[in-house]
Amino acid sequence: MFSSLSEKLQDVFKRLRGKGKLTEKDIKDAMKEVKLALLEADVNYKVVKDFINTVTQKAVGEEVLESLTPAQQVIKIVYDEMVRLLGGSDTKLTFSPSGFSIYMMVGLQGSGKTTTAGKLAGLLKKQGKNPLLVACDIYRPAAIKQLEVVAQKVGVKCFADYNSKDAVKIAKEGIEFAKASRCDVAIVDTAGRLHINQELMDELVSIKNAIKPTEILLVLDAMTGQDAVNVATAFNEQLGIDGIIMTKLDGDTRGGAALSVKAITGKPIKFAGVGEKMEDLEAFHPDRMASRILGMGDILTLIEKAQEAIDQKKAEELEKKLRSMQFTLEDFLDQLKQIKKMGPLSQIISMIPGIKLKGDVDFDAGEKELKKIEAIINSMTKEERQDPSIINSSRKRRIAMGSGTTVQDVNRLLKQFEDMKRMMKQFSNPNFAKKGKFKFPFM
Ligand SMILES: Nc1nc2c(ncn2[C@@H]2O[C@H](COP(=O)(O)OP(=O)(O)OP(=O)(O)O)[C@@H](O)[C@H]2O)c(=O)[nH]1
Repeated sequence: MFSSLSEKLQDVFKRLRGKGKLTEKDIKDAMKEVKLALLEADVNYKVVKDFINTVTQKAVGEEVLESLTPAQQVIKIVYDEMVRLLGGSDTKLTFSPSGFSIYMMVGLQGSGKTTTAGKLAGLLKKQGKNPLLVACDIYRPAAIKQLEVVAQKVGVKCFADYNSKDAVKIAKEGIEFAKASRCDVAIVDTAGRLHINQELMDELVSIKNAIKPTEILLVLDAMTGQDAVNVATAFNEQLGIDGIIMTKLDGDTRGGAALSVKAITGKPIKFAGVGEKMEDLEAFHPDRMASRILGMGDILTLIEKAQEAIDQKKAEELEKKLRSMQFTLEDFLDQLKQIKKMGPLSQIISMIPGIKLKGDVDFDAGEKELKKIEAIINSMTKEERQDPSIINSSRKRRIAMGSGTTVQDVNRLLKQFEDMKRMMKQFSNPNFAKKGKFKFPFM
C-alpha cells in the first residue's frame, strides 16, 4: 500500500535529518522533491500545489528554522497536512435514528462494489448488527449470484429476484423484506457500468428517491488513480454521495486517488478495501494512513487486528505454558493460525513502525513457509506434537510424506522449535538479564 510514494518521501526526510540545522533553501529543495513524489503518485496537480504551499509556508516560519530538530518539525508539518488531505478526523458510518439504516452501494463495474457490499455486511454483523444484502444489479445475472455467495460467506441473508427487470421495485421489496425479517441494516448493491452514463445515473436517482438511503456509499478502485477522482466528482454532482469506500488499496503503490479525493469532492473516505477476502475491509483513519505513508507504521491498527484475531483466554493459557515450559508443537500450530488470521504478512509488516522495506520482499515465500510448517505439524500424531523427542527417522519420513515436504523440512522445523524452547528457558530464568549473556539469534 502506497509503497513507492512512501519510499520516496522517506528518502527526502532522511536527507533532511542528516542536515542538522536547516536553511530556507534546504526546506524549499526538500519540498520540490516532495512535490515530485506526490505528482508521480498521481495526486491531483491542484491538490499538490496547495499542499506544498501550505507546508512550505509553515516550515519556513522561524519556529522550524530555530528549532533544535528542524527536520522533525518539517516532517510533523508534512504529517499534519497529509492527515488533513486524507480527510482530517475519522468519519464514521451514520446510522439512522429510526433504528433501520439503508446503505446504497454505487460505483463503476469492477470497482469492487459487490465484494465490498459483502465485506460491509460482515463488518456490521461483527459489530452486532443484523444486515440484509439486496441485489439490484439486474443486468448481470452473475452479479446476483455473486452477492448471494458473499452473503453466505459472511453469514447474512440476501434478497434477490432473478425474474424481475425492475431495479427500483427490487430495492423497495428488499427494504420491506429486511424490515419484515427484523434486520436493522439493508445494504443495496446497485448495477455498475463501464463508464458513467445518463441511463445509469437515472436508475440510481430513481432507486435513491424510492428507498431514501441513510447513506450513499461510492465504491472506488484506488488503482485507477485520477480516474477514480473524476468518477467521484461525477457521482457526487449527479447523485450526491455521503462517503467513499476506496478498494484495492493493497495493490495501490501510488496513493493518488486516496490523497486527492477528499480535497476535490469534499466527501470523506469511510472505509478501505485491503484485499480480496471478506475480512479485508478497514475503517479509514486519516492519521493512521498518514503514518503508514510516512513510514511511521500503524501500530493502532496492528493492535486492533491482533485483538480481533487473538483469543484472550488462549493467550493467557499460552503464557502459563511458556512460563512452565510446557509449550508444545500443538501450541505452536495454534499460534501460527492466530497470526494468519491477522492477514497477509506483507500487510502486518507494513504496519510496524520503523520497518522500511526496500525493493521487492518475497512475502509469498514467507506465506509458503508458514503453510509448510502448518502442513508438517498437521501430519504429526497428537503424541508427536506433545513430545517431539519421539520423532525418529521413520516417523520423520512418514510426516514428510504426509505433508508433501522433505525430511530436511521436518528436521528444520524440529530444530527451530527446540531453539525456541531454549530461548524461552533463558527468558524464564529470572537471572538471565543480570548475567548479560543472553543474545537474540538475530542481533
Ligand atoms: N486486491 C483487492 N481486490 C479487490 C478488493 N475489492 C474487490 N476486489 C476484487 O475486485 C474484483 C471486482 O470486484 P466486484 O465486487 O466483482 O466488482 P463490482 O464493482 O461489483 O463489479 P460489477 O458487479 O461488475 O459491477 C474482484 O475480483 C474482487 O475480488 C480489494 O480491496 N483488494
